[in-house]
Amino acid sequence: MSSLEENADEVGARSAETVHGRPARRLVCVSAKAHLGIERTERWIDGIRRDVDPELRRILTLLVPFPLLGTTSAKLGASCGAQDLWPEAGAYTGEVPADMLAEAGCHYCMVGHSERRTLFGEDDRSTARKALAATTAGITPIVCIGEEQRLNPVSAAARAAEQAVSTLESVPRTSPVAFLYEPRWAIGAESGATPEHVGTVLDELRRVADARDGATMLLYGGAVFPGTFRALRAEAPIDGLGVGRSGRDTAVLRDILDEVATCA
Ligand SMILES: O=C[C@H](O)COP(=O)(O)O
Repeated sequence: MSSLEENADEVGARSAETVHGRPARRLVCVSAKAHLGIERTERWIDGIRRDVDPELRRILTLLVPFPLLGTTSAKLGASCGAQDLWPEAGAYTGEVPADMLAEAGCHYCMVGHSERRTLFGEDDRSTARKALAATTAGITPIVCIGEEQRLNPVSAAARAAEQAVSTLESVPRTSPVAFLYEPRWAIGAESGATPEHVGTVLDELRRVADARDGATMLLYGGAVFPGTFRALRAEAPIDGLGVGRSGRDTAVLRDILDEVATCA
């Protein structure tokens, strides 16, 4: 049995659930944001195929802009996702509804990213609505939560739990959900939240998640580099990572994936 399968079993045993027909397991999502055009995305995916073995790619999902979903899904041979959605189909010029993403082969969709909240006026309410739309379409929402300004760990945990509860009030209790705890102050920073801080927040989120029947994955994002997962895993009930800058260097991404897949 590979270490990846052992990890899958371990996480699966805890949640006793499956996501997209496979045991709930470790997950690393890399958001390309709006950094890469079509050609650069293709080169990036070629680099991932070259540098990251297929077994490790099983825990990877790339979150790409809408026009790149088809290319990513066809070329990567792994799950892919979107960075946002619109909750319903209809007269919503410029938006892309959840059902259409599902048709396009999307497995995951990020909702409520800090940049959506800051730049586009989204909040916990619109995020919960989008999470519900994703689950209704059979897409696992990656729900971004976390404090805006630096807080002490206990206050940060209370804020994250409040956001998680507001999402879970909308989402059916059996649907798989991933929470990406990504404090705004850590995004793009030189260093992220400490293991003790993340441990306090994720322990609280795990308590919220334990009241559900569906698989609930807990991820951390914000200044993620090689070494981050191992350090966090020692202190927090963490299942994976949300990665920004580091994911665009395929050798660094391979090291992160290897660490997440093999760390007990
Ligand atoms: O979605 C990804 C994040 O916003 C974190 O980016 P970062 O790892 O470059 O800080």
